[in-house]
Formats: sequence, structure tokens, C-alpha cells
Amino acid sequence: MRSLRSHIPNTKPFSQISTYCHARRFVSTMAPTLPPDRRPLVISGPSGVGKGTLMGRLFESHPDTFTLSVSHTTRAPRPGEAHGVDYFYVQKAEFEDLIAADRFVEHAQFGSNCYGTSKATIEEQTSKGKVVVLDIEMEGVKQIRKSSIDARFVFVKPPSFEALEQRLRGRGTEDESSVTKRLDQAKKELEYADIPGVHDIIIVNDNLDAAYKELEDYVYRSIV
Ligand SMILES: Nc1ncnc2c1ncn2[C@@H]1O[C@H](COP(=O)(O)OP(=O)(O)OP(=O)(O)O)[C@@H](O)[C@H]1O
Repeated sequence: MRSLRSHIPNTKPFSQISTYCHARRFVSTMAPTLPPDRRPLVISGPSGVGKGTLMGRLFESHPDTFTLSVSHTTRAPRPGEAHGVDYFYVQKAEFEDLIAADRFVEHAQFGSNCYGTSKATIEEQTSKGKVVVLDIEMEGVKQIRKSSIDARFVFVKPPSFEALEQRLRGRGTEDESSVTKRLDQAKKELEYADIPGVHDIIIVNDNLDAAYKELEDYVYRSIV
């Protein structure tokens, strides 16, 4: 599950993720469950740590409760991607107008393409009773922390740097230069996450079942 999420190019559109599609098929059979705290959930962590895997489980287990925030982008849609599902595709001028009007909680440029999360998207889904999940990289986390959006911040950490490298390579989605770039960026993300108070919870994704349980327990715990 990699697309609007961390805004990192060369990733798979969310609409093509099997866990999500699987989750959608179970919509009518699952009992609705609502977390007491409905603030948007910002999930960050280095590429390859397992954010998508954990989020996929959350969507699958609670299909009516959570919704993934759909980002705006100036890049062209890839085959199989849909406007409003994978991204909101806009021209550069429109994107710049949205920045000028302070319509994004966070935005960033990767290569020649711009990506951003609009406040309206979050507000609209929240008003429908959904818990909005944002998969955001470090700079986005910093921007959201400064914004007016009151969110919960979850950081997913690998058990070791070596394990992260193995997962990234094992996933088979990245070429060597992309793996190197992601690992360099991972060091920065891990350093940032060491700053006390930046995240509300840090989950070490070692055993997947245990990490998911920790995430779910946190999401569903009573408001403190
Ligand atoms: N606890 C775990 N133990 C072993 N492998 C795992 C674990 N969690 C996830 N993985 C595997 O690690 C790889 C990376 O996971 P995933 O794609 O979910 O990472 P991500 O954080 O979403 O990455 P990106 O930010 O690049 O999208 C996948 O192949 C996934 O199956």
C-alpha cells in the first residue's frame, strides 16, 4: 500500500492494494466499531517498515471506520489509478493556488511533482464520521504538527536497521538506487522520531501480529 501515503514516487496505487480491496468486500459483514478518539491518525515511519501492511489490517478489520486521506498531486495518473481514489489530479497552477490559499495541511515536492493533503479532504471525511488515516513522511509530520489539525501521531519503527533493509529489498519493488535513497531517508526519520513528544506512540514492528495489536489497542483506547 504505497501511493499518496508517503508521497514517494514509484509506488503502487492504493486502489490496487489487495488488502484494501479485500477489506472493501467485507464491508457488510463486519460489525461497526468506532474508536472513542476520532481525530485523524497520522502514521509515519521509514519506507519498508510495514506501515502499509499495518494500515491494511486496520482497514480490513474495521472497514467502515477508517478512510485513507486522498492527496492532491500534479503528477499524471498512472494506468489503473482513478481521480479521487488514488489522488486528486490537478494542474500545477491549481496546486499553487491551493498553497496560496492555505488549503493544505502539508505539501511537498518530489522531483518535478507536487503532493499535498488538503484540509478540506480531512474535514469532509471527519464530518462523515470517518477516522481519517494519513500516511505521511517526516516533513509532512512536521507541517501537520504546526497546522490547525488536531491529530494523533503514530510512528512505526523497525526492530533494526538491518531488518528494514531486508524488508525493503524483500518487497522487490525498489531498484538499488531507490533502496539506498530510502535507507538514507530512514536514518533521518528514525533520528526525528527519537525526539521526545513528536509522536504519541512508537510501535516497533518486529512481530507483525504483536505490532498490529499494539496499533489497534492504541487506536481504540479511551480518550485520556
Ligand atoms: N513485522 C514484519 N515482519 C516481517 N516483514 C514485514 C513485517 N511487516 C511488514 N513486512 C514486510 O515488509 C515489507 C514492507 O512493508 P510495507 O510495504 O507495508 O512498508 P511501508 O512502510 O508501507 O513502506 P512504504 O512507505 O515504502 O510504502 C513488505 O514486504 C511486508 O510484507
